[in-house]
Amino acid sequence: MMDILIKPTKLKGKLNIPPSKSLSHRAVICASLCKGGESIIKNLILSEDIKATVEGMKRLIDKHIHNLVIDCKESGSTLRFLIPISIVLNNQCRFKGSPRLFERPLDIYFDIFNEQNITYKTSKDVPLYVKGNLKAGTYKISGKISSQFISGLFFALPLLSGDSNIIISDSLESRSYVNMTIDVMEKFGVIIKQMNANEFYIRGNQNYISSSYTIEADYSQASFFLAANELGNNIDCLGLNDTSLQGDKEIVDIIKRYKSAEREIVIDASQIPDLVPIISVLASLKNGLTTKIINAGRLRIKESDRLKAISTEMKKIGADINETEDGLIINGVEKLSGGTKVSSWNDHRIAMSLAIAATNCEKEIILENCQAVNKSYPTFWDDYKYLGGEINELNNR
Ligand SMILES: O=C(O)C1=C[C@@H](OP(=O)(O)O)[C@@H](O)[C@H](O)C1
Ligand SMILES: C=C(OP(=O)(O)O)C(=O)O
Repeated sequence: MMDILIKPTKLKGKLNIPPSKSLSHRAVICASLCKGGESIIKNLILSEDIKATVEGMKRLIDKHIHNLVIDCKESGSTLRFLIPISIVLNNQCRFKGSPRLFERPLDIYFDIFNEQNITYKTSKDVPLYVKGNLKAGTYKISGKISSQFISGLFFALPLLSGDSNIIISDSLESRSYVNMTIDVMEKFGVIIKQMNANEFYIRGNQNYISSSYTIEADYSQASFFLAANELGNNIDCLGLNDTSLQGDKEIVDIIKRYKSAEREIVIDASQIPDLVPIISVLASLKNGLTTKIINAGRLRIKESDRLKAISTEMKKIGADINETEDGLIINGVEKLSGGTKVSSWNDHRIAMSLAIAATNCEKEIILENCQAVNKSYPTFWDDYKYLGGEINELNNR
């Protein structure tokens, strides 16, 4: 575990925004599921999460492995995408990963397993063991816990011989991630048909067809630098696709809203959960403006409880920020004090948000567990230094 001291310096320069983590997971999965032919994926981000998906898919399609164990490390996407695929391809699989990963909900799958007589066990030694056959049919599931369950079923159901329907029983949060799944699958020849806002039709017996796919730049990562610009930094973010399906593209509009907001701004986070930590930093420095972040309950079930993490750490450096049950209320202040130790809570998005906050602190901060960025953006600190950020490494614990 590594701690760093970050001096308050402004960032400036051109930056190639790294490739999208979400699209990287999807392209690796689709390419691995092709029966023949070679796929070429260009611009993959080899972060810890994507390495977990690459390793996991390699093992899943390797017919010589008998006692299949997949290590998902800290990646919710890897676990939730590979569970349904594993029972379709392999009939049984053990999953392991960080303790936090198995605190994050899997109930949607457990309900399906109970209904379909699929065996599953969870224990400390083997966090998850699954055995059985996934059946084609109608799936009624909540869209409020994580869209990753829907994406996971999308990858697996077209491989079954029967047709399936997925009906969202309430509302679908993080919808753009579902749209990204459909889009990448289509590039690999597999069609998910959207019947209406809450219903999807998945024909069985489909084949993934090898393809060439280039991962576009990641709006979730760009959001740190775009918000930084609004706080007096000057970073030229290169490579972003303005017709992207990534929901976090909304950061551009949110920043526009801040430019014209007067007293209060309300941000509904249900479709853009990953933007909340950095929006909190931006909001904290909008003096005289109150930001209410609503519908952000699912932030409590990410790599950390992000509502608690960001409010605790931003308070330490002088922000006026408070948690509600499913959101945050932030009163902008003129300056952040800094001059203290803060923690990433081992969460990449908290670490990167605090790094941007540091550019606006009066005094330096010490960030604990800065290596959390490796989950999605292994070169974050190199890029930060390249842009003029001043960092001293303190220790390796
Ligand atoms: O499918 C994906 O790639 C993701 C979906 C989102 O999760 P939820 O659907 O759980 O909100 C998002 O927060 C996560 O970082 C990546
Ligand atoms: C929540 C995230 O990822 P995952 O759910 O894949 O762990 C994230 O990257 O912010």
